[in-house]
This record gives sequence, C-alpha cells and structure tokens, in this order.
Amino acid sequence: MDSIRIRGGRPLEGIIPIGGAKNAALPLLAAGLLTADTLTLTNLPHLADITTMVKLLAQHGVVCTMNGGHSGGHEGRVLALDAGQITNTTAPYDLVRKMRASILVLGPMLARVGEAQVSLPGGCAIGTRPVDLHLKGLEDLGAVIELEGGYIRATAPRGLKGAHIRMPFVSVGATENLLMAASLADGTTILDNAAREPEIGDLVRCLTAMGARIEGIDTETLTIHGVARLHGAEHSVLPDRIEAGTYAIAGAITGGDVELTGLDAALIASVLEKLEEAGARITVTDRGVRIVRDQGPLRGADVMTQVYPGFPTDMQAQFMALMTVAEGAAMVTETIFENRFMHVPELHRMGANIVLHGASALVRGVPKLTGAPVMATDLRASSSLVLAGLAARGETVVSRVYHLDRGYENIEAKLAACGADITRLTGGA
Ligand SMILES: CC(=O)N[C@H]1[C@@H](OP(=O)(O)OP(=O)(O)OC[C@H]2O[C@@H](n3ccc(=O)[nH]c3=O)[C@H](O)[C@@H]2O)O[C@H](CO)[C@@H](O)[C@@H]1O
Ligand SMILES: C=C(OP(=O)(O)O)C(=O)O
Repeated sequence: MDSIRIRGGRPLEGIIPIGGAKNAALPLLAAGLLTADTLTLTNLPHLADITTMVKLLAQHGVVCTMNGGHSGGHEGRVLALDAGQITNTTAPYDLVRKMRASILVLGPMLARVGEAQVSLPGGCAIGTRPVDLHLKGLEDLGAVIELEGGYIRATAPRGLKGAHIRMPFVSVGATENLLMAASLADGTTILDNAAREPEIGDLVRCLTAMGARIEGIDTETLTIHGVARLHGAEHSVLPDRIEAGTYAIAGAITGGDVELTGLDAALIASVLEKLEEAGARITVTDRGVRIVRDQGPLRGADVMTQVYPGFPTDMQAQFMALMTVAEGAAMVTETIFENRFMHVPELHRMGANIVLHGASALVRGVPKLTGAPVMATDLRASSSLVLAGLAARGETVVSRVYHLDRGYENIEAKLAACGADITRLTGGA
C-alpha cells in the first residue's frame, strides 16, 4: 500500500489547476445508462472512483471509449459512453463495496429497462449512510423494491409513473437517482426538498442536453416532465469545489500564496468566507481565485457543516486541520454525517488540541504541529492529514493513500509544483 511522506514547514507558492469534480462526474457517468445514444463527458478527472464507475458501467454492457480506445479503466479526459444495450442489470457487491456512489445506477437502469439489482452499499467510516430515501422515492414512482441476499431488487415492468415526492431531508444521492429515474417516467414528477448542491445543477444541465424536461434548476423544487427517450449529448464536468477548497486551505495553512485556476470562486464561497475570517486574503482573478496568508497568525473561526450553500461536510476535516494551528479556539460542528471525526485521533498524534463533544469538536490552536506517522480511514480525513503535514515541523507519513486517490488527482505533484516537500512512497503495509 502506498503512503505519502511530507516534510512540513514550506509556504506554498504557485498555481494549482482544479480538475473536474468526482461528485459531479459519478452521477453523470450513471446518466449514460439512460440513453441508447452516445453520451460524451469531457473534463473527466483521473480518480480511482471514476475507474470503479467505468468498470461498473462496462459490466452492465456500456461501451466506454476513452480518447478513441476501448477501456475498462480510464486514461484520458474525454469518455464516450454507449449504452446501446444494457446486457446485465446487476451491480455486484465487489464493485459497490468499493464505492457507495454505485447506487446511482439503480434509478437509470430501472427507468430504462424496468429492472435493476444493486448490492446494498452498507455503512462506511463516516456513518451508516442508509439508502432509504432513494428506495422510497423509487417506490413513489411505482417501482417494486425487495431486499434479498444483500441486494436491492427493483422492478417496474410497466415503467415508472410521475409522482409528487416530498423528501423528509436533503439527500444529494437520492435527488440524483430520482432525477434520472423521473426523466424517463410517464408524466410529471415533483421533487420537493431536493438537494441544491452544484453537482445536481450539473446533472440537470447534462440531462437537459440529453432531451430531459426539467424545471427549477438550483432550487429545492425540481419538476421533471418525463420523456419517452433521451438522446446523446456532450457535457463538460463541473470543476471540483472540494479539491479547490482543500488547496485553498493548503495555501492558508502554510502561510503561502496560491492561485487556483479553472473554477469560478463562487463555487467555494462558503469556504472562502471562513478562510477570510481565519485571516487569509482572497482575491478573485480572471482565471480563478488567489489565496494569500501573509499578515500575522491564523485566527480561530467556527464552522458548522450544512447542505449547500452552507459549509460542505466534505471540507470539515480540512478546515479542522487549519484550526489546529490558529490562534484561539474554534468550534467545528458536523451536522450531515454522524461519525465524521475519524481524523481527530490522528491530528492528536501530531500535537493538535481537540476535544470532542458529540457532533462538535472544540479545537484550541497550538503554535506548531509536529510530524508523525498517521493513517486515515476515509477520503477527506486523509486530505486533512496531508494539510496538517504541510504545516507541521518535521516528517509526516500518511498511510492508506488509496483513500486520497479516490478523490484527488496527482495530489503530490500539484503540491510539489508549489514548493511542498512531498513524495509518494510505493509499497509497504
Ligand atoms: C458521490 C457523492 O456525491 N458523494 C457526496 C454525497 O453523498 P451522499 O449522496 O451519499 O450524501 P447524502 O446527501 O445522501 O447524505 C446526507 C445525509 O442523509 C443520510 N441519508 C441519505 C440518503 C438516504 O437514503 N438516507 C439517509 O439517511 C446520510 O446518511 C447522510 O447523513 O453528498 C454528501 C453530502 O454533501 C457528500 O459528503 C458526499 O461527498
Ligand atoms: C464522502 C465522500 O464521497 P463518497 O460519497 O463517494 O463516499 C467525499 O467525496 O468526501
């Protein structure tokens, strides 16, 4: 298993290009199942999760063509998906267990061919993450759902029917699954309390380009007028706001000066606002956003994770790393997932002062972290440890880098290009 070694203490300076978003690309790939024509996605990031989704689609019979060559993995940034024939409607445990977003093939397959079997994703390091809202919504659309042998078996032999679905709380994945399913349902579906995350807007734009009729983009009520068939389209994946937020913090935590390019700063407004409160200078540039920290120490700033446009849960661990070296105290409250503090014991190993009280962490800043061997159990916990390592005195080795590879393309190369002393060590336990 690979690990990453960081020798901390160098201010980062330079330009960091931001790639396409994992969380936009995954539902867009699943949308390829909705049409017999070709869906072409551009600006696709190179990430382990994308490879897993491409493998899943390939075993459903989707021909995935990367930059001209057939591929079960992914090598380029342009991927053509051709789901002329769906030859297998089962998403097996072996792939679903690697990546929970595999559940996103359920709605599209059910809508397109009237049946799907998807392994139940199960819990993960950040929480139990049930899929009840996905299943209840599909039942509202007329599907029959059974759970058997660890699999969700969904059928709709006479197709799906439009319905008024009121979601009791906001779910990104359920909104995406239901949007895709309702696009091919008979009649109109109203999705109340839909997620408004930018990745949902990106999916709506792609579905619309494929011929879907959807009103209410970027609002909490989506109205979908089902159509008999969707056609091919070309769509560019939205930039990754979590990758961008992570590098913005890398600039701030090292007392550096970085410019993130290829994204609209508005996409990370809630994170930039907190960085300013913590003492960073933010400037919107013509190609992205610049983050500079050159005036005195960082200051404690409280954050509470919320659904969009609030502070994202996927940035909570990274912001906590920043607060470990800020002057004063900060309260970091997690409201989306029940167990998303797995980074805390590892940050303790680097000298951080953090006390957990239920869903909140009280972080009292220390003057300096010290490097240590650390290990993370999920993606954003891993990136928070990389950030802590960049700021720490001495050497930090972050193991289980496969978590990072799910969501950050070439993290060590991007940071090294800005002056970080960071190396990937291959092999080891
Ligand atoms: C691939 C992808 O886009 N992943 C993102 C997506 O995950 P994901 O779509 O899984 O997250 P949800 O928005 O669905 O989850 C929000 C909360 O609702 C709960 N819940 C969800 C569905 C359900 O049927 N029942 C239920 O109880 C979850 O356990 C969680 O506590 O949104 C999360 C919240 O912004 C992000 O952290 C993830 O990075
Ligand atoms: C939790 C995340 O992803 P996933 O939903 O794919 O586990 C994430 O991107 O931080």
